[in-house]
Amino acid sequence: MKIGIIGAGSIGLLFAAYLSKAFSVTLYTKTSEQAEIINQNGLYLQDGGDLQSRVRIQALPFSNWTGLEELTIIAVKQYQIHSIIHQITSLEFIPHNLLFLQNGMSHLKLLKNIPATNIFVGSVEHGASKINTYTVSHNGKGAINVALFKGSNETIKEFGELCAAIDFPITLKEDFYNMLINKLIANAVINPLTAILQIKNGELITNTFYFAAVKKLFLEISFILNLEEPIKRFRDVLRICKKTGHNQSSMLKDLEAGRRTEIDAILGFLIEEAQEQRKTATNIESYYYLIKGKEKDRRRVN
Ligand SMILES: NC(=O)C1=CN([C@@H]2O[C@H](COP(=O)(O)OP(=O)(O)OC[C@H]3O[C@@H](n4cnc5c(N)ncnc54)[C@H](OP(=O)(O)O)[C@@H]3O)[C@@H](O)[C@H]2O)C=CC1
Ligand SMILES: CC(C)(CO)C(=O)C(=O)O
Repeated sequence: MKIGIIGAGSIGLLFAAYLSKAFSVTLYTKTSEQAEIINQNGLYLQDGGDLQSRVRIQALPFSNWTGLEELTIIAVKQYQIHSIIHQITSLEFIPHNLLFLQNGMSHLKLLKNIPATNIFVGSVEHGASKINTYTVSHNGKGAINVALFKGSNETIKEFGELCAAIDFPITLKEDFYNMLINKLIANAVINPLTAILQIKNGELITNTFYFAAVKKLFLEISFILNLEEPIKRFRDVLRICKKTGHNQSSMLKDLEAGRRTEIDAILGFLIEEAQEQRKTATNIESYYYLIKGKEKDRRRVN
């Protein structure tokens, strides 16, 4: 099976490194220079410790993507999807299978009008960091869940079976909304708190005072989303936090690199939900503004 991956950041490099064990992978980078560097050096995967492996994959600039692979995985940030959609709508052929891996929920409305036979969404619970253009560190193993958004499931089932064989398990979920909400809750708790406190994910649990803030924020999210089984959902958040304990959240990494964060897709989504239900969201709004403020600060410095 031919797989295309768009975006050579942390998740794109991680997926490319693992999937190349079973598939013919083409990684689509933002620039030709990035593609050239990856083609020259190969792709290095660090396991978070001392082990490092190297694979060879094909890299091409995104402008060369024609949508002909059986499955294309979109691994750009939520706010970078527009440029991908623009390219999809100008392709000569309708792509067969597209899998979107973004955190947050606000990209769902964008996916409705994309011309593609089948569209899937995924939630990634692994922790990964791009070290340089051709090296990625796998900082925490977790689940990858995928669900159908539009069309039919056959290709993704076949893909999932092949992924199981290379120890990169993908779980097919029935209900995309539920799946993404679960991940949104984890990101809404973990990402802003770790980014503001500048700590790794695991410290949210080990420090009792940070943990008190985790509980307060979760309770507010639970109230806004009218969560059923809140204790089970809270345990899911703690599980992800522990599994990625040594990871810096993507929001912390974004702030440190002076990049835009995905706060609008995460807490922004919850603020809109609260407004629609005329509920107050004091913690969520405060953390939203703090991250926006930090974004403004860091981007000025960089
Ligand atoms: N990192 C992690 O541990 C986790 C991340 N996620 C989610 O996965 C998604 C991807 O995150 P992550 O990999 O960390 O983000 P990164 O910013 O590391 O990677 C995104 C990459 O896509 C590139 N890109 C942007 N636009 C285009 C384009 N038009 N064509 C080709 N490439 C493009 C970016 O280039 P440039 O930087 O030059 O703009 C960047 O290299 C996010 O939604 C994130 O929330 C989920 C779980 C864990
Ligand atoms: C799973 C987790 C919390 C890993 O850090 C993540 O999704 C992120 O950082 O965005």
